Amino acid sequence: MTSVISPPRTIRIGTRKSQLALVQTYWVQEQLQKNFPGISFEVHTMSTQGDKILDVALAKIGDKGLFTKELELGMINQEIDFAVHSLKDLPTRLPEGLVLAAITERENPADAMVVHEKHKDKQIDTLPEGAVIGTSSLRRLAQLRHHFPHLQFKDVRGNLNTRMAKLDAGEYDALILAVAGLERLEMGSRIHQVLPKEISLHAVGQGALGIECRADDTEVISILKAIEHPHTRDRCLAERSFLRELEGGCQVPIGVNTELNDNSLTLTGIVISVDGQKLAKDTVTGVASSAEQLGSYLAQRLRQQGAQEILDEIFTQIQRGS
Ligand SMILES: NCc1[nH]cc(CCC(=O)O)c1CC(=O)O
Repeated sequence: MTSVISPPRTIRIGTRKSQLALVQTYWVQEQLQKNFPGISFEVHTMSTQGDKILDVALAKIGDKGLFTKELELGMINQEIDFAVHSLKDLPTRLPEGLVLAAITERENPADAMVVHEKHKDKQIDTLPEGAVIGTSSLRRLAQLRHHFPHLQFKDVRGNLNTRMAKLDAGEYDALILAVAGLERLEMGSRIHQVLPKEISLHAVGQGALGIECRADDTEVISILKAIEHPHTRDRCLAERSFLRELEGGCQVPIGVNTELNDNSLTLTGIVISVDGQKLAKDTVTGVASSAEQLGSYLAQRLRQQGAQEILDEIFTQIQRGS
């Protein structure tokens, strides 16, 4: 009797080299290894454009796949089998031949304020006039300017340790960062205030991981489904559909919030001008099974409230390099 046993497959995981990307990828590897002890999962690191260009404000270079393109080429060229991304860095339209196979359980998606020691008795609404807030996100900048026009804003780049060092050296009075990134890098103790959704709506997909693979790799797709978190997926699909419909990337002032109770999904979205003066904001509710329709419906409603004009103005400003 002959038995045909196919050799155990080695699955290659692609990731950026940043500390956060590695922590996230090793977590995915560990979860998969627990579920599939017979398969070996190997981590392959790659540097992306976003890791190389460190001295230009993100808003000016745009973000269309800045952190994902090299990994996507790696999948198309069969060098890696899937890639782990911070979902918020993954464009809403994927290249031909690739799919978003799974979305993992989300950390707290909110933004957080980290402060210089001298402000340890302050909150965002009690910081003194002219306090310098570090952020490289137009979304955070615009929403904070709207609520706190007396604060100043300054771009900040570099990895989390670099940013914290600049804050502690007094270059900034406070930084606004994702709760999720701080928690994952074990800097949660530095979170001074979690910003409520009334002040800052978070980025689409913030706090969740998105796993992308080749559309025709049914084996990898079914393996990845084991670590999908359906509750997070429903919320994030609504958020991504909202953003896709507005044709915005991560670096446009678009924020969201989602709540999912039983089968009822509530999605709030904002489109806001960079000066914080003009905004369109609304909330819609529907069934979770129609998450994507809900997202595009909210986008249409915001368009009726002037969202497109706000976005067009921003694209012109960015192109002019102002
Ligand atoms: N754009 C950078 C980025 N991509 C993912 C995270 C944090 C983790 C997450 O939001 O999932 C961050 C840093 C930040 O926004 O503070």
